[in-house]
Amino acid sequence: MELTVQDLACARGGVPVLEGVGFTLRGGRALLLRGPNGIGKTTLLRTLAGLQPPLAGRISAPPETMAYAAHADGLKATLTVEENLRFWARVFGTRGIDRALDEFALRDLAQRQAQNLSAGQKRRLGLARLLVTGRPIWVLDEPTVSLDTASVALFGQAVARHLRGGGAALIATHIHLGFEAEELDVTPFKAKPRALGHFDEAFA
Ligand SMILES: Nc1ncnc2c1ncn2[C@@H]1O[C@H](COP(=O)(O)OP(=O)(O)OP(=O)(O)O)[C@@H](O)[C@H]1O
Repeated sequence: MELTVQDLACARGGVPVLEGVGFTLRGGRALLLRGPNGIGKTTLLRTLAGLQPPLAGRISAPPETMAYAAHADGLKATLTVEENLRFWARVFGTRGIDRALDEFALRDLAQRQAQNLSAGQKRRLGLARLLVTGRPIWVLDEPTVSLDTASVALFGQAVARHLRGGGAALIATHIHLGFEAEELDVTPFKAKPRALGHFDEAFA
């Protein structure tokens, strides 16, 4: 398993935000995306996950190899925690939700409807979904939002286990997650402003 990104350019709302992005992510490794608010980390992750087309460049791994977790948890509000996980297991064609329940401390909440979870519990359930996807590359956008210190630690341990199993993780985050990871600051890849349109000498 390897994700190689070459000379990638991506846009948001039709405006180029990043260009010339390149990196390699191998199985067993994590790469943390860094950079200031608005630089384009979400846009890059969305592009890699196949939610929007790149403007240019090459992504070696198809979206089907990636499990994407964004700011929205995508929970089914009226299904219980257990039903949500079983639903996703069916969607991704995998079996078993025990690891997901255990690794994200969701056993005691298994019969509670998602709509009745706290913000941090909802986030834990959204992240637990990663385990039932069975996909090797986790693409995560600010995964620790709403998580308390203990839950951040649970999440860090889940990622570390995923890496030890040969998986990979690409994570946009501003915090330290407690496992060894490389970092990529995307600031140098900020797209240059487009040249102004043809200068009309009539206004000179
Ligand atoms: N729907 C949209 N239409 C137009 N521009 C957008 C849209 N969504 C985001 N943008 C802009 O695209 C740029 C990149 O946004 P993006 O969300 O990728 O940044 P980010 O690095 O993830 O930021 P943050 O750290 O705040 O999450 C920003 O300037 C943002 O204002």
